[in-house]
Amino acid sequence: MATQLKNLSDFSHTTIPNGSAFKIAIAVAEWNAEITGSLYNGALQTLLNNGVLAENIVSIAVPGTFELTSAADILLQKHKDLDAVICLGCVIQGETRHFDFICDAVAHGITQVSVKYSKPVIFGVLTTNDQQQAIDRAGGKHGNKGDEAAITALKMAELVATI
Ligand SMILES: Nc1c(NC[C@H](O)[C@H](O)[C@H](O)CO)[nH]c(=O)[nH]c1=O
Ligand SMILES: CC(=O)[C@@H](O)COP(=O)(O)O
Repeated sequence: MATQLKNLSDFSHTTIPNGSAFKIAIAVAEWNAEITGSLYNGALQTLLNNGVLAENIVSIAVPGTFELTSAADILLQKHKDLDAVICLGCVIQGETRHFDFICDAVAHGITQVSVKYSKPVIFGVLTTNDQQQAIDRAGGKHGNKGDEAAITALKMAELVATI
């Protein structure tokens, strides 16, 4: 379903797991900081609102979305008790194919890290054609992908804990 047909922050219709037992990391890219800052705030507040303790949230910032893969690997290597890692970034199409390489690299990269550690690594990266599409998905008319990423992390953490 396209984002235009759903609100990224609308999860009232589903059961959101209580996160009081979980330890979750958030890695956020500094590129497009006004956007990624909104994604981070959305993810952080959603985790707190659903029971995750502040002391159980590990946050790190990296220069860009491309570095999110290594951030996730480092976090899971150093913190063996993490239940999930949320990766937040915003990649906006420029004049060249750099956009394609970054988006492909981080999508494949964090997937490989998730499999390597058997831990959920959540793709909270906006990959937009322009700034307005990013604004719309970082607390604008289409909600906040940071909220969506946090809910996904909670659901996956519970899945791993209960299967
Ligand atoms: N253009 C964007 C970038 N570019 C930087 C890369 O992510 C990376 O930091 C650099 O290639 C050095 O390894 N990053 C974003 O997050 N968003 C962009 O729009
Ligand atoms: C996604 C990018 O790296 C991009 O914003 C850089 O812009 P350009 O492709 O015009 O160099």
